[in-house]
Amino acid sequence: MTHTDESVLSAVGVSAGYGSGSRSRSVLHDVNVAVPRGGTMGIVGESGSGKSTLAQVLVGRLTPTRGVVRLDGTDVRRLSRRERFAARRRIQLVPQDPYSSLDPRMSVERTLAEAIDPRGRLRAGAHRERITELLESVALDGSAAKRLPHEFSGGQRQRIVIARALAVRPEVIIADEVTSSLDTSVQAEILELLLDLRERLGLTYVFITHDLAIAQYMCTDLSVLYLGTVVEQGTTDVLTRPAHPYTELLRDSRPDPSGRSTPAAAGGLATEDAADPASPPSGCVFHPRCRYGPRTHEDRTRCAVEPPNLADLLPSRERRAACHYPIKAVIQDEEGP
Ligand SMILES: Nc1ncnc2c1ncn2[C@@H]1O[C@H](COP(=O)(O)OP(=O)(O)OP(=O)(O)O)[C@@H](O)[C@H]1O
Repeated sequence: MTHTDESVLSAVGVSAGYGSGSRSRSVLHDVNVAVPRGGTMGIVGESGSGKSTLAQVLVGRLTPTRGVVRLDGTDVRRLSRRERFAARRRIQLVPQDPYSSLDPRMSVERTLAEAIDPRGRLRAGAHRERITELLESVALDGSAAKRLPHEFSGGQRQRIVIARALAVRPEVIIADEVTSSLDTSVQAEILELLLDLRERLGLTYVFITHDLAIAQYMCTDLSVLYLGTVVEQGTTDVLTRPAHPYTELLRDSRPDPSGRSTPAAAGGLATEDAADPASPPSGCVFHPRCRYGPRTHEDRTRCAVEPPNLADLLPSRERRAACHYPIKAVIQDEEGP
């Protein structure tokens, strides 16, 4: 996962934010994420940690203030305008809200025709076959083509949004909280559809979610984001055996079966506890909420002063954590008795 030459898409040392001059807000700080071809890179973290901002950077809608986005190893800034246009089509975003992302006045047929042929070069009706194929690929029947978005349920609308993303035959789909506005049973259907499409079309996904159970089910790899900083990265094993105290906190704060969030051992997971990514704490961004650093280690000031690098923890298993004192169990397991 960390080898950029195997990655279809990567962010290398990316910082990004909003606004300009004195009003600028820096949200992402030196983010490194490499999306493995054919895999699913999950981006998890609390609300406001910068997940959607990272999606905007990866899809090319937000320009990093530092660092680069690479597509097949090439810095996208080095592409010509024409190449950049082609590159954009290779990466498609499926946003969270299927209600607001479809034009209410446009039939499904027109929505898909515009995606297939944005410059309207081909005659009307030329895309009929492709539209039927796209609707079939998301398990909607051909009669959907003439209808307007309001005639569909939330799950069906999300299928239309997915079909629109597929219209340009992308290689990478960035799915940003795609099921969070849907009922649980409909969520499961959409997740199955995405998994099926990944297999059938050989897609690569970036899958953004705050739901760890969904992340574990969907993803091959994970990056844990906290206040705009990647604090841990690896396979989905990250969630079962966290090395970073924040990942552990996330794991321990999973909702119970009734859907309520259980209070975490340290600090809770209430979003109001979290600081602003635009003004993160000094040193390790997580140190004010960390259950280990201040209590366990003599050298308490280190966590408050020195920012930890996202360093390889287990080279053979490609686990990285940005922590001066990563949870030892992970390292000991790897080293054996
Ligand atoms: N268009 C914008 N202009 C200014 N600030 C923004 C904009 N979009 C997001 N932000 C800010 O950037 C920070 C990160 O937001 P972002 O939406 O990327 O986080 P997130 O992890 O996706 O959160 P959520 O799960 O709630 O969507 C927040 O402080 C947010 O207020």
